[in-house]
Amino acid sequence: MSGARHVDVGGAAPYRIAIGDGLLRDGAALASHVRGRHAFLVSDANVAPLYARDVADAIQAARPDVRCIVSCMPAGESAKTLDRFGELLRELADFGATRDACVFALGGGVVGDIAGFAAACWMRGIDCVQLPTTLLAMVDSSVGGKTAVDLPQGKNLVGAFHPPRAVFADTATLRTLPDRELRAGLAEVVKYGAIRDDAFLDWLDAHAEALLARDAGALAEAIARSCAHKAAIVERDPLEHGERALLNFGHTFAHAIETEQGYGGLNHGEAVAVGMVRAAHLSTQLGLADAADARRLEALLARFGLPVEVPAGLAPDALVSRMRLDKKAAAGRLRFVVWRGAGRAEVLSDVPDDAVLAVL
Ligand SMILES: NC(=O)c1ccc[n+]([C@@H]2O[C@H](COP(=O)([O-])OP(=O)(O)OC[C@H]3O[C@@H](n4cnc5c(N)ncnc54)[C@H](O)[C@@H]3O)[C@@H](O)[C@H]2O)c1
Ligand SMILES: O=C(O)C(=O)C[C@@H](O)[C@H](O)[C@H](O)COP(=O)(O)O
Ligand SMILES: [Zn+2]
Repeated sequence: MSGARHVDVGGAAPYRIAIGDGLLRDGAALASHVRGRHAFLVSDANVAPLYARDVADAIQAARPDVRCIVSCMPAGESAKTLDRFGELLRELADFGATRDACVFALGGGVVGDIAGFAAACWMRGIDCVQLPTTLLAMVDSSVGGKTAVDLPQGKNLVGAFHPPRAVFADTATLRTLPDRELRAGLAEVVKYGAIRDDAFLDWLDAHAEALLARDAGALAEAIARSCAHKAAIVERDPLEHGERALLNFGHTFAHAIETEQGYGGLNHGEAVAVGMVRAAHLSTQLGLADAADARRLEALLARFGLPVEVPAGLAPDALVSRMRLDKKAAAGRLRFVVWRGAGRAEVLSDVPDDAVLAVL
């Protein structure tokens, strides 16, 4: 447990992101965020058998006065539902969790989003500590306080902003992460380069093999740089009144695809890869950026083994209909995150449907 790196997220409710190997073994550090006597550890069917008992025991050993229980939910996007959210609230009630209870979200973005939402709602808001175990959760979902569940009609339609008290990204957990999920996380890493850091895209290209081979140094660097980008944005615009929308690059397309596939097709990172390439082509189509920029992004994502085409069988007009419930839409009009080339993203209103259909 040596050489942990830290990224601080400022703003009205500041917190620290710790990134390092073995952080989940530090029961005292985890337990220091429990103000009361209840620690509610949420995990999923893949992650819990690997890590939950050890984490709960570490918290318990550091704080014998705290009761720590483990709640294990089914794995995957299809479990990020209102029903499962209700189940978590009922478990909190049975546990007798008081307002000073702390929810620990141990898993990927699905666990982070739903456990964070339960923490946001239980007794109108209790503490939440994010313990991300996927690359995607380490670089994105554990940071910034967006929590949510999906509806059949659309992704993340019910949720709240509820920043965590702390984030512990234990990079040792990435050793058990399936390859497909590692690649999915790389899509959101690429996103930071695409929206605000051209040089980061070059770095990712140069370190692609090391990242895919799970080189510890390369992964820690990618996580720290990604978290620094996200922190810089969310501390200035925590509630997405402005620049935070840039973090949605590719997501209008991605969410439409995920919803249309019933949350059982592409995973979120894969859909974001497809979506970012569509957003880049849309920018070219609208005369905002060179086609070469889109080709460069596409090549990098393909190098990471990510899909770049809309899956066969999804009708373009059905996807555009799904986009009507995108949370960036306003006054009945869609808004897209487009770019003027690598590192220069912006939000654009009034994009004609024809232009969107053309890139689908
Ligand atoms: N709140 C935000 O700001 C934000 C940002 C990005 C994504 N998200 C959300 O995050 C979700 C996607 O998160 P994800 O990609 O982490 O998916 P996920 O949570 O479904 O995890 C992916 C898979 O990996 C398994 N897994 C997790 N950690 C593991 C480990 N260390 N070893 C072995 N298996 C492991 C999980 O059980 C699951 O099967 C989506 O719902 C997306 O909407 C939210
Ligand atoms: O933190 C943000 O802001 C993001 O947009 C990060 C996205 O990667 C993430 O997928 C987020 O959950 C999307 O939010 P939504 O508001 O479009 O549902
Ligand atoms: Zn995302």
